[in-house]
Amino acid sequence: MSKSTNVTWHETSLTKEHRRKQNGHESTVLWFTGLSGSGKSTIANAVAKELYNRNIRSYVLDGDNIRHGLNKDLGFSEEDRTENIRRIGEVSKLFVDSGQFVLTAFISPFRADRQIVRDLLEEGEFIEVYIKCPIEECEVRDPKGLYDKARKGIIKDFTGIDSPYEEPEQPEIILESDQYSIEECVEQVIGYLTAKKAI
Ligand SMILES: Nc1ncnc2c1ncn2[C@@H]1O[C@H](COP(=O)(O)OS(=O)(=O)O)[C@@H](OP(=O)(O)O)[C@H]1O
Ligand SMILES: Nc1ncnc2c1ncn2[C@@H]1O[C@H](COP(=O)(O)OP(=O)(O)O)[C@@H](O)[C@H]1O
Repeated sequence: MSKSTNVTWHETSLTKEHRRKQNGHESTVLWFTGLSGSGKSTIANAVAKELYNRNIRSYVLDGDNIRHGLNKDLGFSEEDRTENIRRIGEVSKLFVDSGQFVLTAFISPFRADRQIVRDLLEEGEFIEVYIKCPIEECEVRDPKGLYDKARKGIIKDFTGIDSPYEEPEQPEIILESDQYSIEECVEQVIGYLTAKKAI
């Protein structure tokens, strides 16, 4: 039984629609997923900057601000990754409710975990952005030196080496970060949001 069985949901008089109207734009999750080094953080932050320049409210959640705080009790076992994504999904839903775009940059390697987040949200509110980049290219980039450590066995359960990554089957957006520049990837995301009349 859930520990919150006796907790009552508090209805608020101000709704998501009020907040969206005040902001003058929609609110959705842009869920970036991909291997370490594929470019999730770089592209998510570049998209957020472009949104800011257009006076659109957004916030980036990534490992640095979540795994050092809210999720600092979690490691990289399958169970912990699932809990990591579950909590980030719940936080993302709050951001959508607040009328803002939220850009999440987590490996989120398991399809089922990403589906749980999609199911938490309403139709159209979960935009899965797959940063598709061959592991060979991620290994060359190795911005944090982690692939090198994983190959040497210093880090265990590293995604793509000795822990799986399940590719999205029908992501809303695919960004091939080994084929297109950061700017071109940003344009692709902004183009999608514009076409959907979200901005
Ligand atoms: N074992 C292992 N596997 C994968 N990644 C590892 C691991 N250990 C540490 N790191 C660093 O943690 C970042 C991934 O954290 P995430 O919260 O995105 O992972 S997950 O979604 O829960 O799988 C990841 O950051 P990114 O490079 O930004 O993806 C790594 O820097
Ligand atoms: N087209 C591109 N898109 C994103 N990152 C790129 C691209 N080309 C090169 N890079 C580089 O690849 C690295 C990606 O690192 P990062 O954004 O931290 O990835 P992740 O968050 O997926 O681990 C950065 O050093 C970035 O400058």
